[in-house]
Amino acid sequence: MFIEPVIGNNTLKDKKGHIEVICGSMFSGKTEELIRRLNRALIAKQKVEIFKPSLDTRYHDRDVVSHNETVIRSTPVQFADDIMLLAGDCDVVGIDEVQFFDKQIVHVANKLAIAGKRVIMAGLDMDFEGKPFDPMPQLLASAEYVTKVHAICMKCGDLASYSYRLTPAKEKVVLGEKDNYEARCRTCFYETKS
Ligand SMILES: Nc1ncnc2c1ncn2[C@@H]1O[C@H](COP(=O)(O)OP(=O)(O)O)[C@@H](O)[C@H]1O
Ligand SMILES: Cc1cn([C@H]2C[C@H](O)[C@@H](COP(=O)(O)O)O2)c(=O)[nH]c1=O
Ligand SMILES: [Zn+2]
Repeated sequence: MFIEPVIGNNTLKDKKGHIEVICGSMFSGKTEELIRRLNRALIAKQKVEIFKPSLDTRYHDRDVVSHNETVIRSTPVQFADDIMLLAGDCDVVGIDEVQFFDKQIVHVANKLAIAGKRVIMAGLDMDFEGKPFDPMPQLLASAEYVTKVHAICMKCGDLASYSYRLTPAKEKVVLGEKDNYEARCRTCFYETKS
């Protein structure tokens, strides 16, 4: 379990920012964990702004929604730089589906952290081919705190770190959920792939 390094008003006076990244496969609980951390910041009466890429209209065009239907209100934005403009004087910035942002997101996350904000991002570390999902490697390298969460393999019940695409589509970005993807462990992912 991740223990928040900064919570409560005392530490806010310091205005020392940092970056947290929550990564893993689809269905691993990234969004649930993001929502959990953001809700705790809200309970601590911190100012929280939440963003997601506007292309992610899968469950809701505005809110961040987990596969388990936990929900938190967010602002959909097209470009990473939009976050910089909209974050204002908040204490905490939450970003879901961060793998869909342009590479400027790395600069934006760092600038927000340097400005004293706690930046919490959730995203896929690998695509459907098991390749790193840019810009996640760069964000992981910049983060002070990295949490990798795991789903359950739909083939064998082991821990899963891969997102297996069930359709023949070859484009990198194909939105979907259980209709298009299932979580798999390394063995089951490569067994069917080759
Ligand atoms: N194969 C799976 N392994 C684990 N959880 C799953 C799986 N399939 C569906 N779920 C559901 O997905 C929820 C996690 O959803 P979510 O936080 O949206 O994941 P992510 O953002 O990583 O895709 C779990 O609490 C569980 O209810
Ligand atoms: C592996 C992979 C996934 N996607 C899409 C599918 C979903 O819409 C999101 C991931 O959502 P989750 O909250 O992590 O379940 O990404 C994609 O476009 N390309 C891929 O390779
Ligand atoms: Zn497996």
